[in-house]
Formats: sequence, structure tokens, C-alpha cells
Amino acid sequence: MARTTLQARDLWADIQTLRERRPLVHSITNVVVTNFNANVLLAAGASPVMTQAHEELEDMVAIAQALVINIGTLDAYAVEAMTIALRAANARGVPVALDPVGAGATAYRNRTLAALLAAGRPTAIRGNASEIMSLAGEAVATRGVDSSAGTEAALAPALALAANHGAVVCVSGAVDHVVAPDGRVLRLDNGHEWMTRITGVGCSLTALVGAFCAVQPDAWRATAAATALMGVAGEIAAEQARARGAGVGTMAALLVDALQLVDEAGFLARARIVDD
Ligand SMILES: Nc1ncnc2c1ncn2[C@@H]1O[C@H](COP(=O)(O)OP(=O)(O)O)[C@@H](O)[C@H]1O
Ligand SMILES: Cc1ncsc1CCOP(=O)(O)O
Ligand SMILES: [Mg+2]
Repeated sequence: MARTTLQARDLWADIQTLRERRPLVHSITNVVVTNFNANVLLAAGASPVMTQAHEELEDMVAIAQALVINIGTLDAYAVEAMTIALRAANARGVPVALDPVGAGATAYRNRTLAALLAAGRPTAIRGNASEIMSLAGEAVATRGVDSSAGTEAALAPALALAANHGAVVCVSGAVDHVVAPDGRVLRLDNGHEWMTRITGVGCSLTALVGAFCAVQPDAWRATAAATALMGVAGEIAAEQARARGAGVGTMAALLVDALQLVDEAGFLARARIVDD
């Protein structure tokens, strides 16, 4: 396994670049998380637009700096939209982040993901452990949209998935694993268990992956920056919520705040890159 040379300060540089450049991120996402995802993107410094109208997809992809495809709430119209947008993004060199929500839960999701991966190539794929294991061909059943496995078990499947599709793969969980098609692996030990009790945090991480791919051409480093930022912000939000005797509802708002307000010292003090 290749050792990482990435440092937290490299990831902080990408966070600053995102805040300065404010890339337009086009998302085709699910009906549960659309508003939260848009707020997360805005807080981190990106400019979100959500649309799946077939009539405007190619025009929107043409002005976007990244595309996010999220299969959380599927129907035939949305699947066609994802396929059109993926092809358009690939043709224009616009980076694509894919969230395989619920992969391994139903045959329809698995079929749809196979068709999307046959139609085009995502730049990065971000899912929880059982979603990534399922996408890599392992016989695993995702529990609705929640993981039924730990991230360590998904490392080998993630490396295979990355190599097979030429995409960076991020497996999120207690320790996040970010792997590149060439075998580079970065582990990030940030976050808080309460993040799993706010809907859309994983989906929003995928949206951030898209945003960072818009400003950092090394998709592995971009995905690491997104993952570190979400983990650090989640930690800050959980701490602040607990300090005031609040729960995960308050934490959701504090998470958006932390994505906006985290500064260099706070980020560098918390970001934990784990080497083997
Ligand atoms: N047990 C945990 N401890 C700390 N952070 C976690 C834990 N589980 C998930 N996270 C964090 O929550 C975010 C969403 O990840 P995850 O829950 O795996 O996604 P999904 O919502 O798609 O299942 C990531 O930033 C991840 O690091
Ligand atoms: C609950 C739910 N059902 C379909 S999509 C969705 C949101 C999943 O969001 P996340 O994976 O970020 O928790
Ligand atoms: Mg998810």
C-alpha cells in the first residue's frame, strides 16, 4: 500500500481555494437531502444548483465546474437525467462525484448503478462501507441507506472498485478511507458518531467531494480535503451541541456553521491523517 505524502496543511490550502473560487456545483440528488446539501455547499464556499429537467441538463453541465449524482430517491425520470448529465460531464471534462445511496439494499439500485457505471465514468465515488462493498461486487446487504459493515472491511473492495473504474473511492465511517486508482490510501480519523443520526451528512460529503474536485485536479487529494473538512466540522458541531446540552437537531445547524467558520488553526489542530 502506498504511503501518503499528504499533510493537513495541503488539505487546508484546498479549503481556502474552494472558499475563494466558489465553484458552481450541479447536483442531481435525492428529495430527502436537497436543501441540506445546498446549505452545506454554500457554507463551504461553493455555489449549488439542483436540477434534473432533461431540457436543461446539458446547458447546466456546460456552465458547472462539477456534477454530483446521488441515487437516494430513484425513479425512471431521475435515472435518465443522471445518465444524460453523466455523459455530458464526461464529454466536457467536468468532474463527477457519485453517491451510491443504498447500494446493496435493492435490485433496482444495483441495476441502476451498473447502468450508470456503464454509461460513464465518475471522478470520485463516496459511500458508506456496505454501499462501497456492494458496488465492488461483494454480497452485502445495506440496511436501507445505513451501513451494515465497518470501513476496514471495505478497503480491499474499495481499491478494486477504484482500479476497475479509474475513480477515487471514499469509504466513510468511523475512520474514513480515501483510495485512488493507483493504490494510494489515506485514512482520516475525524468525525463523531452523531453524524450518522442526521440525514444527509453522507450525501453532503459527496456534494463536497464534487466541489473540491472542481478546484483541485488531483481527485484523491480533493476527496481527502472534502472528507477531512466534513469530519472536522462534525467533531466541532458535536462538541458544541453537547456543551449546550443539545442533540442532533441543533448539531445539524452547528455542522453547517462549522463548515463556514472553521479556521486554519482549528482545522490543523483537529485533522487526523492516519498513516499505516
Ligand atoms: N462512527 C463514526 N464516528 C465518527 N464519524 C463518523 C462515524 N460514522 C460516520 N461518520 C462520519 O459521518 C459522515 C457521513 O458518513 P456515513 O455515515 O458513513 O455516510 P452515509 O450517511 O452515506 O451512511 C462522514 O464524515 C463520516 O466520517
Ligand atoms: C433517508 C434517505 N432515504 C433515501 S435517500 C435518504 C438520505 C440518505 O442520506 P445519507 O446517506 O447522507 O444519510
Ligand atoms: Mg449515504
